[in-house]
Amino acid sequence: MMEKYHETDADLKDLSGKTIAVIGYGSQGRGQSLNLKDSGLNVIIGIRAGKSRDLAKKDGFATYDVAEAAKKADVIMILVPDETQAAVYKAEIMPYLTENKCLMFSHGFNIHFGQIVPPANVDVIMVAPKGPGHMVRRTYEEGKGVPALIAIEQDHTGNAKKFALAYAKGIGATRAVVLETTFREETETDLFGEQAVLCGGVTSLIKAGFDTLVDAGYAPEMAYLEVLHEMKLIVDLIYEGGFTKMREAISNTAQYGDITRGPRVIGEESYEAMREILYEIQSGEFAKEWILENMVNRPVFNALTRADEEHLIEEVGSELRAMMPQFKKN
Ligand SMILES: NC(=O)C1=CN([C@@H]2O[C@H](COP(=O)(O)OP(=O)(O)OC[C@H]3O[C@@H](n4cnc5c(N)ncnc54)[C@H](OP(=O)(O)O)[C@@H]3O)[C@@H](O)[C@H]2O)C=CC1
Ligand SMILES: CC[C@](O)(C(C)=O)C(=O)O
Repeated sequence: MMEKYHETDADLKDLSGKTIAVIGYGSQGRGQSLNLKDSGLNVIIGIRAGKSRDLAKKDGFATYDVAEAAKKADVIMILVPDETQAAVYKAEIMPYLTENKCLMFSHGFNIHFGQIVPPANVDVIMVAPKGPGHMVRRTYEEGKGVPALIAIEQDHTGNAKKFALAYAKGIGATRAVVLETTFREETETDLFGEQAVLCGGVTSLIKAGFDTLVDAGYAPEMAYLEVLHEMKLIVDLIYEGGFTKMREAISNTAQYGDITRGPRVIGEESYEAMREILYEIQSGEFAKEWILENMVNRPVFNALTRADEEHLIEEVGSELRAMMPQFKKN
């Protein structure tokens, strides 16, 4: 069984008196920084000039160029996008990564696939929230937390685990649960989840359902409400209480269709596709493809993103959401 940690296993004092530089102020950077600050820790932001820096300033943080922040800090959490981390690290962090500093990540991609190779005389740690940055912030404000993974790649000071747990507590994760894993396990499972199930799997399932109904002559609005809008309501029930709670809430007719027809949609062919996707991750093939894609300005990323933005489901969805008060922006 995995090691699991909760509030009483972590002590914020292990990071008090230390300067934590959060590098990047996007989804995770903003969520984590605000939580750490509200937990009483000393946070500065390393960020290039632009929208993110303006927002960090507006949120009350001291902001610096990345190199200056890295120089000032005892703990450096890298939260720029995975594909830019290696360049930012080499030019602006590595020169200031002196003995006993602590280098942190929220995803293991660059360490596991060898794009960043830190010196041996620093700690290298991961604290990876299992949820988007705005939820890291929102749940913290509600007095709860998003679960997180911790992993220790290098423990030069002998205190790496205490730092990881204190950081996890600072962002609110110990209010939920913190699991200890490795950089490899986090990287491979995270990539698999987002490709095959959470992001790639779900959007492909929704598109397939929508296209099937529309191609058969049903109104796109009907198809949208059926396969996308209701998706969240069903997933919320599964999230709260597993398949059992969801099945208690739906009709017997729906449950019979679920258990007899669902497995026909995700049959042996889909399991085979999932095994292939996992192998591409484990073998480094996906990492290589993504690194090279970025070197040539993302032609595939841009073309496929544009095609999905132009899909009918997006047009119908924005029209219907605009009519529903729960989607109105404040
Ligand atoms: N998104 C998520 O919820 C999750 C992300 N993670 C991990 O967290 C890390 C950060 O991802 P995410 O929060 O999505 O990133 P975002 O894309 O949301 O934010 C990136 C931030 O980095 C800044 N930035 C980009 N390039 C540079 C640069 N060259 N120098 C300085 N700052 C730069 C951006 O600023 P600007 O506005 O100037 O572009 C922005 O503030 C990744 O390792 C990711 O895998 C882990 C779990 C979930
Ligand atoms: C599911 C996507 C994710 O892995 C996440 C929010 O945890 C990501 O990297 O953004």
